[in-house]
Amino acid sequence: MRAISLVNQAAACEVSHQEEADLLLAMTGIGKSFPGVRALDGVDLVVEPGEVHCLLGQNGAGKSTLIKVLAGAHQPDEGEIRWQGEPVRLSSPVAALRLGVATMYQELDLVPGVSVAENIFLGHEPARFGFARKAAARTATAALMRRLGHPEIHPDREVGTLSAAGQQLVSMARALAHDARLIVMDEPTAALASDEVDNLFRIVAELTADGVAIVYISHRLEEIRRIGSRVTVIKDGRTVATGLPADTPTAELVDLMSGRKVETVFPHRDETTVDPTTEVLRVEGLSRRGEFADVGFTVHAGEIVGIAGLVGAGRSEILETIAGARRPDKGTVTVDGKRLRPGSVGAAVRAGVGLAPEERKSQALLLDLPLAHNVTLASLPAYSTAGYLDRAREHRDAKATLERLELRPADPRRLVGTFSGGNQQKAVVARWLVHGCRVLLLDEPTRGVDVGARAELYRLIRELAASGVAVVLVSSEVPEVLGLADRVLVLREGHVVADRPADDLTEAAVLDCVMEGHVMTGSAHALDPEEAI
Ligand SMILES: Nc1ncnc2c1ncn2[C@@H]1O[C@H](COP(=O)(O)OP(=O)(O)OP(=O)(O)O)[C@@H](O)[C@H]1O
Repeated sequence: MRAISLVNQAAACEVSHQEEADLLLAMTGIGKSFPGVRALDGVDLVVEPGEVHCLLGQNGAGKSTLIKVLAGAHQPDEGEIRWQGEPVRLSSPVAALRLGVATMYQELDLVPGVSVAENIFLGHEPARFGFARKAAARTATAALMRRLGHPEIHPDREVGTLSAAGQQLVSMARALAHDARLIVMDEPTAALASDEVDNLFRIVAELTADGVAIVYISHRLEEIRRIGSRVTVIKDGRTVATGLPADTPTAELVDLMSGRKVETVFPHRDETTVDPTTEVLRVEGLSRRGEFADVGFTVHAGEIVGIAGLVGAGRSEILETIAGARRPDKGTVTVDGKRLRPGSVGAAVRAGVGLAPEERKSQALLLDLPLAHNVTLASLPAYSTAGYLDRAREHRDAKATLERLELRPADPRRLVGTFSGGNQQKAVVARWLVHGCRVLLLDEPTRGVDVGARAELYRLIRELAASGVAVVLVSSEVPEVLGLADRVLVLREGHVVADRPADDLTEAAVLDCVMEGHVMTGSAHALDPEEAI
């Protein structure tokens, strides 16, 4: 393994010709600008065969832009790319794929409306694999799905009907079908349940054993520790450290990414913030056929209730029903003693219910509008006097919250669609932090958010609760639920199978309960806050 080199970009690139030939990929001094933004400002990345090379960086650091250059989707303004020692130009995604670089994007780039097999072989010549006909592509697809541990995914199935995990497998099958030597994975586990993550990591281990290299982007450090070989840290479009071991302490990584220290990840749970005499939200007997049944719980002022469970267990559907976006078959939602009209978003909003949804692009953000409008969208009446919007105040309030969340650049006039994925997520959450809700429903609020900003987001959520708001948090990350919530509900196949104080649960107990329905408690959850990001 190459010696660790920190910061010294020039030195990092001084590799001898022999070493260069051993490398799979060497990107040197890559620069890329968009109107008004220098997204990459001299990035270096060196990848060896058979390694899992992790890319770390704050939201907006340039990771996605870099991999789009590598995937042939963006042309760099400057810099050099060498593949097995030879200079190459990745002029298009097809050119990159032909060379052996396959990319699995955050927002998967499959073609909806066509079959799994067509997506895998679309636009590429099946004859390359010795198959001339569709039937052969189907047979090859079935074999790939068996190799990926999912023989039930039929080659003829319309790709849009698959779950996020299923679509990701198709994307992976496409990489394998083209004999990729390097597979780029951009936050591949963001939409996966824990058993699906295990399957992904099994496949990664098999691929790397065959000499395939993986460039892996994730904000979940525990994953990087589990499968990573080396780490490159990018900050403001530059490589600040490369060749770090995957077990580099969290504090050191956060320091490199953000230039500041993060002492504790989760704010201390101060029990005095929960007011047991003030019940804000009461959910009783809430049911929707095929989604969830007889769900009941209460949330007091100042309390954070976490909901854990597998993807598909009905968590998001429950939040949407509380927010009036879905009509329950049975059951009631009561806020501050007033029963809400079922299936009415207006009634829920008037009662002070805010929902920060999971799907930021389709459900939450207006991508063609400026950031400030998106952030203050739910609070427009508060910024209007006699029909006029007080833009100065709107900008000021939006900017203050965005700066706390380290949303970059914190320019309220920029269109939301031009921000990085993690920064868009922060904008969704910022909207509800600015709004001033009575009940805040957060669905996967930290998906794609970088480690440093997560700690700040947790503090903001805790502060909000301390001001008397009732918070419900849905998260696939059990450490997050245990670290932030006061009480935890575990949902399994649409039923609440446990409702316990977070301090009584361990991560293993929650996972066991999620998978098997067994309720186990532990004396105190023995989470190492260092690892629990
Ligand atoms: N098409 C575009 N037009 C304008 N600006 C862009 C475009 N794509 C990216 N940017 C900007 O380039 C910078 C780098 O963004 P990028 O998406 O590469 O960040 P990232 O490190 O992948 O972040 P995240 O962790 O949030 O996914 C950001 O400031 C972003 O707003």
